[in-house]
Amino acid sequence: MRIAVPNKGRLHEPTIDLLERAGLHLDNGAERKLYAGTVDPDVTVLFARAADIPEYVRDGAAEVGITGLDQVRESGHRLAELLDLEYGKCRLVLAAPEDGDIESVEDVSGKIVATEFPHIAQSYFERQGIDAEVVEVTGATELTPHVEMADAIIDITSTGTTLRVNRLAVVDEVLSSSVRLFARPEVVDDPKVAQLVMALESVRSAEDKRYLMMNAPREKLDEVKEVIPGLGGPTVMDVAGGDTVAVHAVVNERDVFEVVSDLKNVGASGILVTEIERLVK
Ligand SMILES: Nc1ncnc2c1ncn2[C@@H]1O[C@H](COP(=O)(O)OP(=O)(O)OP(=O)(O)O)[C@@H](O)[C@H]1O
Ligand SMILES: O=P(O)(O)OC[C@H]1O[C@H](OP(=O)(O)OP(=O)(O)O)[C@H](O)[C@@H]1O
Ligand SMILES: [Mg+2]
Repeated sequence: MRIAVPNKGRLHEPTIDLLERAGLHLDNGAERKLYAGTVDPDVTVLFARAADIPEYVRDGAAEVGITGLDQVRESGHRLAELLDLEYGKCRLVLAAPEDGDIESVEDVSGKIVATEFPHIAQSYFERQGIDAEVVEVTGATELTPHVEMADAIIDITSTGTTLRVNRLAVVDEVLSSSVRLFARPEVVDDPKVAQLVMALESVRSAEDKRYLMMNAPREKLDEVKEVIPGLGGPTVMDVAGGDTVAVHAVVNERDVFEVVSDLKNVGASGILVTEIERLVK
């Protein structure tokens, strides 16, 4: 199985990091090269531009790909979405000069809109019944309304800084995007693909969980169990030759702050909180 992943840009590192945490260690790290082997002899990683990844998958150069939903939509290819990996979160928006006369999508009729996403833009205007002229650019889209190349743009925003700096205001949201794992429809039932989905999912599932370990007096066990809002009951182990038990549990990271002091109050001691690398449900 070949996995196409971004070779540079803001999605490169988090994607490599995710594969590593899933246990698919790349050989020779992830230097700028075309492909890398992994600990699994049947899994190879291909490096490609984020925008080209849907094409690689459609053409069969890779079975699965990891890139932004915006790129998959722009490609127009019908690919199966397997997982929302929830990073690279951004919005594709219609934006226009703050002090101009474009305040709604209707105001764009008869106007020029510059974008790196011409297909998404075309179908957005068709859906809205708006007759706008879409002009494709390959970067610095935010500049175009200020040099009379365009009246408005459709571009990516996340913090909003770039729009603000260029005195542009959001008129409408076109697409909400994040990084997805997707595949050619023919390979979705492949066992290797299922193995990858499970591995990536297990990393995501573990991220907001923590593993708690503690000792507790045996007679306090019921109170300890009540305090732990675990995923199922905690694991309880005898500590040799005493009235103490060891208790292990998985809890939501958001609950740790409160749970630890509650545990202490009901008599637990030696409480350890650790991160979990992967959690297979
Ligand atoms: N500001 C942002 N916040 C969050 N995600 C973003 C942001 N900008 C882009 N992305 C996501 O990352 C993807 C790749 O963008 P990036 O800027 O890394 O590459 P690029 O500019 O297309 O790369 P290249 O340099 O190869 O042209 C986008 O398609 C989008 O899904
Ligand atoms: O809302 P913001 O947080 O300001 O992010 C939006 C900017 O991020 C992306 O550019 P990027 O930084 O990837 O630079 P690039 O043009 O080199 O791709 C995108 O093209 C916007 O310009
Ligand atoms: Mg970019």
